[in-house]
Amino acid sequence: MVVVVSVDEYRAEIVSLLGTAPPVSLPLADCAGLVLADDVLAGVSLPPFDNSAMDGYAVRAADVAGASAESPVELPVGEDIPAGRVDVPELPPGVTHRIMTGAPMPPGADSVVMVERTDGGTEKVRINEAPEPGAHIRHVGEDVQKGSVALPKGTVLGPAQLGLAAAVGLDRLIVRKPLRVLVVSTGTELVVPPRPLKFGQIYESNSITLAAAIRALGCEAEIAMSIDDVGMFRRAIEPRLGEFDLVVTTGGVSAGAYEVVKDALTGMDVRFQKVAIQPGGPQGNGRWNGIPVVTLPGNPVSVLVSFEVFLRPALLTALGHSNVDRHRVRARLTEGLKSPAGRRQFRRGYYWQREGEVTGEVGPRGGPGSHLLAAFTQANCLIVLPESVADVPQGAEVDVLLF
Ligand SMILES: Nc1nc2c(c(=O)[nH]1)N[C@H]1C(S)=C(S)[C@@H](COP(=O)(O)OP(=O)(O)OC[C@H]3O[C@@H](n4cnc5c(N)ncnc54)[C@H](O)[C@@H]3O)O[C@H]1N2
Ligand code: MOO
Repeated sequence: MVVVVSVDEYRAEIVSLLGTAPPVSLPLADCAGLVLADDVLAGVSLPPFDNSAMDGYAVRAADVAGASAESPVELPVGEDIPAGRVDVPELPPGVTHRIMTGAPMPPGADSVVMVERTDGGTEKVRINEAPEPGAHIRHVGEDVQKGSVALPKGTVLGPAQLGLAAAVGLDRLIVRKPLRVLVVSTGTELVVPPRPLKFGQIYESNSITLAAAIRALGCEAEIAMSIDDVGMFRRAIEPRLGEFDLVVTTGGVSAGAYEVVKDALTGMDVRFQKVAIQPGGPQGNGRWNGIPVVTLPGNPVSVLVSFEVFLRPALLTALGHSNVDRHRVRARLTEGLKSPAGRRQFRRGYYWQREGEVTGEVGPRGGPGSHLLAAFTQANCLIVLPESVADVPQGAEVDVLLF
């Protein structure tokens, strides 16, 4: 008798199979989307020195205390301090230095007057406004203190985080290593575009789908193909196993006479089982010569749903993410749906929220068939119909996983 494993149990199995990737040092440019495996300590303060927030004039506020448009105060301009000047001269009393945004404040100065509040003079300058003491100064360490944790371990590296790493002086980061994944499409009927199709053949699409989904998480994906021949499948993949952290196959796992993946891997450390999910029921996973392997069913929508439900959370966990789930919301069904009792059905849907309403609405895109790839392209979510229901009426509230 075939044992049917629940969606949650099977997901936990795949998460545990992939484990956690080891730490690796990568150049900043290769870290986008990855997760810090260690705290990042600031090697410098930010700002590293007191500097001007405006183009203008560095002054002692007391020297221009009475300045106004009606009675400007005139001061001699001592020095010019552009950004990047490293030998910053002191500001004597009764003098101003012209200063640019980002330039170091001269010792003695306590405020900056914007150039717009002056006549812009270069020898002497007329100042039309009395600055608040401290005006337009950005203070050392205001943003980050030298030696403090600028980015904690577990941070997901987006544009702001990568920018901060560079700003505190780093060119590399210790991140969870992106997995190298081999995607293997199996099927004698498959033809790679744009070669012409004969009757009975179809264009291969699963590898494109999976490689895109895997790369979008920050992992590396390579593609291989095999016809439904056990010997050829083994010869194509086995010698390359050492190059990868994970092999994902599609097709050849159900109940037919030519199930290449099942036939090639049965007897190894790989288990084939039925999961209480629709689509994506026939699944397998384990290790092939020690390398984790996940075998997905061949139907294109089964591939995408299996990726969403099992592989995506497992890959994100391996990469060190703590938030591995899609955002889940409640929505009212715009039409009734049927679902196989005892299995969790994931239907492709389109979710939207009317202005001012708390609960959104969701309508299916396409039927339950796992070959309906075009309908998937119109979806922005998966509708989750639990194992306990067979009929969900129009207007019922359901869980929706937003892409
Ligand atoms: N007697 C039974 N038959 C089937 C069962 C079952 O339980 N008993 N399960 C069905 C379900 S559910 C699924 S899902 C499929 C899974 O079958 P396989 O994993 O063996 O996949 P294939 O038969 O190789 O392919 C299924 C389908 O997908 C097309 N395909 C495969 N690979 C690709 C690709 N790379 N690009 C595009 N399309 C692909 C293939 O041509 C088939 O049409 O089994 C059911 N049958
Ligand atoms: O599970 Mo199959 O994936 O329903 O089409």
